Amino acid sequence: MVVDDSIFHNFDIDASANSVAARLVSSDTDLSQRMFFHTVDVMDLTESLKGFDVVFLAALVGMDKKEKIKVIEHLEKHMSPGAVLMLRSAHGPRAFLYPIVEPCDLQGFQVLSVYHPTDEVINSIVISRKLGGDGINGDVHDHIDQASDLACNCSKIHVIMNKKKNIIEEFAGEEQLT
Ligand SMILES: C[S@@+](CC[C@H](N)C(=O)[O-])C[C@H]1O[C@@H](n2cnc3c(N)ncnc32)[C@H](O)[C@@H]1O
Repeated sequence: MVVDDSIFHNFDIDASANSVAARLVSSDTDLSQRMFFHTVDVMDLTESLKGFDVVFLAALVGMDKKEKIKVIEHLEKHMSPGAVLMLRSAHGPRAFLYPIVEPCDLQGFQVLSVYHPTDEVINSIVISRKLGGDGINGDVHDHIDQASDLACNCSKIHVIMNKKKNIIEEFAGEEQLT
């Protein structure tokens, strides 16, 4: 991957998010010429997804776990074998802000790396590769087993976070009634 002459296609469902992003990069003549902005729902992208070596998925594309998994399944269906998916996840109490994506949620992908920052950066990063490309299927099951081990604690934390979210929603509901 050569970032210096890579071309970036940015897809956002919200036109105003695209125009803010386009303004942000406009001062960099080189980069802005390699950035293209498309206002579209990622769930409507099919064939065009096959053309990308790397897909970056933002944290809030899929506001909860169920929606997020639908997006991941859609990407798995349409990305090219061997292409890389980099997505943002969360860890521990940061699950209040962003959905947690666990390695076991990435069906059809080989999880390469999971990084949970311990500083002020909020999002974790999960890097994976769509299965089916040349020479990458050999020890997939080992990776998936290792990844599932990694996932165990996240699952427990997720259950706790979901319970807390429900309690907060109940409080909010009670406040509206009073
Ligand atoms: C947290 S922001 C991402 C900000 C920034 N692009 C990043 O990754 O750091 C999430 C963005 O995803 C967009 N989004 C949410 N659902 C989407 C979908 N189904 N298709 C395309 N964009 C979507 C929102 O409009 C919002 O601009």
